[in-house]
Amino acid sequence: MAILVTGGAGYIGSHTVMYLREQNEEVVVLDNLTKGHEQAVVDVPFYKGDLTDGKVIDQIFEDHSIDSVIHFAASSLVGESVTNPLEYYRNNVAGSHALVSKLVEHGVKHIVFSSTAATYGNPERTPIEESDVTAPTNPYGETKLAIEKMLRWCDDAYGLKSVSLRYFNAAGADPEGRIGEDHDPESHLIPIVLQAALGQREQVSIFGDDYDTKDGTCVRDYIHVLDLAQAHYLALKKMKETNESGVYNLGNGKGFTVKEVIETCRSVTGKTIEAEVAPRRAGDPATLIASSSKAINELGWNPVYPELSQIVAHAWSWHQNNPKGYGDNE
Ligand SMILES: NC(=O)c1ccc[n+]([C@@H]2O[C@H](COP(=O)([O-])OP(=O)(O)OC[C@H]3O[C@@H](n4cnc5c(N)ncnc54)[C@H](O)[C@@H]3O)[C@@H](O)[C@H]2O)c1
Ligand SMILES: O=c1ccn([C@@H]2O[C@H](COP(=O)(O)OP(=O)(O)O[C@H]3O[C@H](CO)[C@@H](O)[C@H](O)[C@H]3O)[C@@H](O)[C@H]2O)c(=O)[nH]1
Repeated sequence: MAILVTGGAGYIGSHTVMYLREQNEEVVVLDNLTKGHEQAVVDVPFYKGDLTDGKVIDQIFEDHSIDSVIHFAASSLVGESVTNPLEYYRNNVAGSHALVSKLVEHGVKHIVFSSTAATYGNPERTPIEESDVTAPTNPYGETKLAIEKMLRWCDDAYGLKSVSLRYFNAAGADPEGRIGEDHDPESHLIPIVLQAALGQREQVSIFGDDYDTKDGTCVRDYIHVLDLAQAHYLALKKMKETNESGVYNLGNGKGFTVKEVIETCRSVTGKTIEAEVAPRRAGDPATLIASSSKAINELGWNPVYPELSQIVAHAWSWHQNNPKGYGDNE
């Protein structure tokens, strides 16, 4: 039986596919390549297509015995979602609706869904637990929460079991350097700071230094992309064993300010990195830090690379060796 991975040519998807292959799982990837890279999909059948393309999805089910799905494909940028909410409702909500309709039609019973810390909004307390209030401060988080809720109703109605994994900030790269993060344009903090270290940018803009945090800049919980991959594998396995749906946070439980991240990048790379304070970015909560006790206790999740310096070092190695990302190989 095979796992269908949507968005498997993207950053987190490609690392998860690689991890699943290392566990000897059979995997098939569906990705429309709006953001992903075909070179990131190694050693598995790849279908170029959209979540809404029922014909491609039917073809995948004809060609392979799919019994479960990991659904990464989405638009996922906080700032962009504030300026273009309709695109987020189209691609995330309508796209997931189309996909899940097809999965129900084909009798799939298990799906793991990429949710996000952005479902919480400005949390009432940290570390955040799964039962805490969800009140997104941006359309991106709203669309992810809507999909989580849709999946819960699909469990009741069709017996489609789902696990929503609310990741905090994914970062790092395959320690062996085979794949890494390549977004164009890049908007995530760590790769941007590393591009500055490579001399590809003159400086880093710090989006706001007047938040209620220890140095005024936003606090995030950075989690290694391969530790996320491990969690998907464990979540799927557990769901198949217990036939129960669930929601889990995935983070390291430690928060770093934007300034601390830049400082860590300076120390890992040994480079001078210029930074300048800029206005706040719309939609950003001040602080997001996970409690991942539930994933650790119930899934047996055991992050292998919890240190920020290690996460940055793996990302740095990828960016140094692939300064143009996958563009080097195109
Ligand atoms: N990066 C993070 O820190 C983070 C944190 C929390 C949650 N997430 C979620 O994890 C998932 C993966 O994030 P990522 O950082 O790897 O993003 P990414 O953009 O690198 O990957 C998403 C992939 O999905 C594909 N895609 C998008 N829309 C599609 C569609 N309609 N049909 C087919 N393919 C489509 C893109 O081409 C891309 O390859 C997303 O759902 C995102 O919301 C990411
Ligand atoms: O040039 C930059 C880029 C980012 N930031 C700040 O750095 C922090 C992290 O930003 P970024 O790396 O863009 O991640 P987030 O906006 O926190 O969102 C990521 O993490 C979320 C979970 O917390 C996911 O849901 C999203 O998909 C993913 O993009 C934020 O405070 C940003 O304002 C800057 O100050 N300057």
